[in-house]
Amino acid sequence: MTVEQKQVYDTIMNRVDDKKPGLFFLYGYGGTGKTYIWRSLVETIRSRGEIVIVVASSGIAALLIPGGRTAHSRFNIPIVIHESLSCTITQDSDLATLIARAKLIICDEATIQCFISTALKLLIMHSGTFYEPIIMADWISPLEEKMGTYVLEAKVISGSNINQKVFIPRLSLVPSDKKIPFNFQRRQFPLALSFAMTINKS
Ligand SMILES: Nc1ncnc2c1ncn2[C@@H]1O[C@H](COP(=O)(O)OP(=O)(O)OP(=O)(O)O)[C@@H](O)[C@H]1O
Repeated sequence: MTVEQKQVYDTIMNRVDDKKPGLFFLYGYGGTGKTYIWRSLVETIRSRGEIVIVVASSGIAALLIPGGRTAHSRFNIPIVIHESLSCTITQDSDLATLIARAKLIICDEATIQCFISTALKLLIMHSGTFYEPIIMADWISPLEEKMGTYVLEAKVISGSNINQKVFIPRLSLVPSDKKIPFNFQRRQFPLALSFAMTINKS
């Protein structure tokens, strides 16, 4: 490993060994060895007989790490996105147990959807039992600033308002999904998930 890779590896492994919660974002140019770090972490932790969950936002990216799955498949993330979106993981299911026992969750090539779905939903659903580190690699998101309970602080990353800070409050929203036979209201952030992909290969 390079000095930089070793530093990342040690930081994450120390957190795993200390049994403390943690959320790490790793980003870098294509081909700089991010997946190499994931593979090393996976080998180390699995060689101890412990659980690492590896997901990626696409099937191709998931194939690059042993045992990798798409985030949608692993965490039952619905394909059709609507306001009342939630992963269908019940608290006493095998999947919930697997997640709670995992020492580490790696999300490679993570998009904003991967971040929101994997980190927030799981942390909310399993708060109290789910304390192990989650890694998000190659995070692509306009939410670069702070995430509060009632307001998000974000920075615009493209267009005419680039670099401007914005505050997004929680609003009362009524789901428009026609499959729901009644109307109800939820206070939530008025955000739509979006996708972007950049390819920067040497
Ligand atoms: N420390 C290292 N020693 C030897 N080979 C390495 C090392 N780090 C990375 N590599 C090799 O460099 C190549 C690119 O690394 P890797 O796929 O991990 O990059 P990446 O940052 O994940 O790329 P991408 O952003 O495209 O997913 C791979 O063939 C990998 O095996």
